[in-house]
Amino acid sequence: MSTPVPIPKAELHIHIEGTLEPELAFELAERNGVRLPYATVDELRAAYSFSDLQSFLDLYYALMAVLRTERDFTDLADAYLARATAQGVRHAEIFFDPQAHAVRGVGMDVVVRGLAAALESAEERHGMTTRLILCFLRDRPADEALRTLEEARPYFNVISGVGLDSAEVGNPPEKFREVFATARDAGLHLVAHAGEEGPPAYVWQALDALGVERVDHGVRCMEDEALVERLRSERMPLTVCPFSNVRLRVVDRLEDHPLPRMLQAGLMVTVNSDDPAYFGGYAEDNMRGVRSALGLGEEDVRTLARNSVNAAFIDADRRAALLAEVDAHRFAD
Ligand code: HPA
Ligand SMILES: [Zn+2]
Repeated sequence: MSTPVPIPKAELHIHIEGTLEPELAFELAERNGVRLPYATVDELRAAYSFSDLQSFLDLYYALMAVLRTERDFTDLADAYLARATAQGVRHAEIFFDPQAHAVRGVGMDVVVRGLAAALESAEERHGMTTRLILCFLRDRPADEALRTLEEARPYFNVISGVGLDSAEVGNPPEKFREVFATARDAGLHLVAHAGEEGPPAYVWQALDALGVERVDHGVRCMEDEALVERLRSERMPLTVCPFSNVRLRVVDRLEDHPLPRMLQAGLMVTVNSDDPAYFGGYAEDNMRGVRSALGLGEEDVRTLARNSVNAAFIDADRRAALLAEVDAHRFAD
């Protein structure tokens, strides 16, 4: 039996550090002389059982200890590009967390140059276009985020936007109002995680205090009718990550995911992998997962793929070319 061809799509919610597969983590640990507190790949994989966002973040930040040199970041991004290509990703907007590397003395230059070295040939090697989005850690102070933004300024030619991630509850978007205003003045795109574990009020704030162009996750918007109406009427993209929501216990089971209700409500939802090395699958795995668990039809899947292209930070020609690819896709029987 041959594997069906994945639907062409854009991936808009992917943390590059969350693509660090255990095998690569061990390889980099060896190369850099870093000791991991796990003896084997299987032992490490067995630790991927999370009770909430924080329990995941603890492991996610700890494993980053293996990422030290430009080459490490290039290898990490190359591995993602190859996997994403095999999953039908034709355009990827990739988050990175510079503050999580700065704590180990790994500076902005190493991270951005390393990632950019992989991304600059992605189109030639994979036919994939890419963007980089710098995420601020919301559980760190706002003035640190502002300093991080200034450190990134020399790289604004390769950074398309800023985002907001890490521990959500207790760290409302409002805290980063000034940072986002500065990023907007610099011509950067704005996105933020909101309504993953945090309440609908955080989604309102992401819209009104930060002026985001997309909301990452946003699934808890379904608890607030007026918010759903606002998101629907503005056609605000929501980058939903189904496997992530199950693994971080935002929903109990994939079968309980609100995605069908979100589509039904007319929301502009997209399907993404978030941290695929930790959550059990890449973009097409998530797409197939929701399709079978939630009984989505082929045209729902095509709508999700079209939404991803329409929500991407790309020019009109690239958008038209990708929409044509999505429309030409034929589902296997
Ligand atoms: O899903 C997430 N939420 C918040 N922060 C994150 N950092 C990586 N993944 C996530
Ligand atoms: Zn995320």
